[in-house]
Amino acid sequence: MLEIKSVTCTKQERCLFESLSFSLEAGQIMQIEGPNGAGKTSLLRIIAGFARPDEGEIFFDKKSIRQYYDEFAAQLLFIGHKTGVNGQLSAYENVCHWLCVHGCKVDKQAYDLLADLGLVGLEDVPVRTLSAGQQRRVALVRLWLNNARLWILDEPFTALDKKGVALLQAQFKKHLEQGGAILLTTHQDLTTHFDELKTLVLEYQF
Ligand SMILES: Nc1ncnc2c1ncn2[C@@H]1O[C@H](COP(=O)(O)OP(=O)(O)OP(=O)(O)O)[C@@H](O)[C@H]1O
Repeated sequence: MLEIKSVTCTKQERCLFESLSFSLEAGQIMQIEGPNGAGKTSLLRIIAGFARPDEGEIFFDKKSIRQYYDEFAAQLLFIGHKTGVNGQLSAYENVCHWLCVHGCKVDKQAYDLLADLGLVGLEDVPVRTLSAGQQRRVALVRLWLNNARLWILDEPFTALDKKGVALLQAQFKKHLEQGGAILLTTHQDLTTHFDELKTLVLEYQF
């Protein structure tokens, strides 16, 4: 599904990674690990097509994402540190917005989804007034709405409690079983939950 070919990235005259190559197939999950500043977010942003590598190229379904970006973007769900949630709007309004973006009908589904994510009673208050973990849960609703094949997630477990982590892991499994792929950064140990977990460790290059 995804192929990273000889990708190099330099920031502030420091080479973060050089000639990096790997691939990810349908049903696979890959965890990118490494110390703060190693370049994990930079790599995810390059793979998502938000930044250009200094060298190398990314392919999705064997097509260069640079040449076929719209096709790639239609199959990509990216959730970064900045989660894309509008804090002024309520959780319900945010979900309605995403449903509209995905061309879905807005009905009771939005409340059901928020209930599934443990946000009962908090649907109609501005998201900025929720706790960090609750805000993260609102952001992650997109994983329940979207049928993009590739999920790129930058530290999706941040601020989640144990129940939230379990909920998210269950959703990951469902996505993988349905032929999706996941690329993520996390400091969470996922080895016991995903038998086929692929890992990539980025070292801090001085
Ligand atoms: N837009 C930018 N301009 C200049 N330098 C940048 C930019 N983005 C990132 N960097 C630098 O690149 C390096 C890697 O940053 P990056 O955010 O990719 O690391 P990370 O591994 O995700 O770190 P963390 O675990 O702290 O999130 C850092 O030293 C950072 O200062």
